[in-house]
Amino acid sequence: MAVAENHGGISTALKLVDIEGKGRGLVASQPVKGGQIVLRDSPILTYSSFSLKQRQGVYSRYCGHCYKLLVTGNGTLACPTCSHPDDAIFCSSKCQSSALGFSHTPWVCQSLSYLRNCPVLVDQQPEDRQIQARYLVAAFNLAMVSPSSFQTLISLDGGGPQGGERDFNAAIFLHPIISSLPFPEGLSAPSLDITAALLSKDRCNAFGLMEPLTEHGERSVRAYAIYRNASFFNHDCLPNACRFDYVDGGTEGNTDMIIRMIHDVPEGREICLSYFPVNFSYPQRQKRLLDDYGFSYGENNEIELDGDDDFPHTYFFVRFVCDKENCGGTLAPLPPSNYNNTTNVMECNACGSLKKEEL
Ligand SMILES: C[S@@+](CC[C@H](N)C(=O)[O-])C[C@H]1O[C@@H](n2cnc3c(N)ncnc32)[C@H](O)[C@@H]1O
Repeated sequence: MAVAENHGGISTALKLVDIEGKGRGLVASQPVKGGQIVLRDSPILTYSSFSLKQRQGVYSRYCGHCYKLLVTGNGTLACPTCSHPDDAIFCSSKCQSSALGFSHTPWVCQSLSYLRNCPVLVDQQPEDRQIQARYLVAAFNLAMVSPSSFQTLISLDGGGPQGGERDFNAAIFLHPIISSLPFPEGLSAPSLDITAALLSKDRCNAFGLMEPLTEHGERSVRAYAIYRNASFFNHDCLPNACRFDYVDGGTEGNTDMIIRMIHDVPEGREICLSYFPVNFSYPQRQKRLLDDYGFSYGENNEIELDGDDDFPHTYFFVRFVCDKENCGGTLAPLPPSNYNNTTNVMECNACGSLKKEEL
């Protein structure tokens, strides 16, 4: 089945198929070139990575809607109801009005205030749990403002039983708090199972919208986003595509996920991303894949990695991993001007630097 027909318009270069041992996945429906953009996807849901506890003097530096860096004194606007400095300051009147009608509705505003006044959550729980509560508010708000997008969220893969158990335990804590939010009349509070399932969807499918890389190679997450189509990419430790995002760039669609090919791929080949930076060590990857996504790498994949010094991994590292100090981002060619030509300028998806490659 063509993804473009069934999942709201993505490149015809992709096809959604069932892949043994992996569930659904995306394969190339035609030969694709290194640098080619095979997907541009807008988020169905975004939420801030800030914990709910107000830290003295620490405010979000980002627009509460598009997550762009706020420029001080540049006409920022607040939510008329809560003006909360963590997630209710907007970079423009456009973001303010979009937020008030979608991501920061009066219900979200009220619910976040309620959660902030919930000491068992903000004083006794770690940041991660508070961010999960924030996500659940965003998810239940989605059910109200866009039932079809909420159905999409529910239909995403939630990974294996290992993470599921963790999510269920988190739901046992969060569910009573979430159930006491002021749900509008006629809308019942979610069940414990739905709450746990939503947490699984988040764990397996959320992408971090990243801060620029610091000089020490650190890159923190400023917000999380879940995408309708990008959620279908499976993981490979030697990916053939990678994500680019330009959160602080452009005006329209700055939270869109752009998936670009790292190298040429023939028709029918699965297109995979690495779910974490490609310079993670092999044991680190195995642990993350099992803990967070519920599968072991190698069982269903063509290439098995026995260590970090095997040939395919070394080749990938030399050719496609950014060698700028402390970076370790993935390099992909700039998009070709027409898809018959591959450019030999590689762009790093973490530090943004450009490097000319000998073809
Ligand atoms: C973001 S979803 C990817 C799409 C998913 N396969 C589906 O059916 O919707 C992540 C989940 O896909 C599965 N998955 C991804 N990569 C895999 C791989 N290399 N081997 C086995 N399962 C994989 C795991 O269940 C993982 O939790």
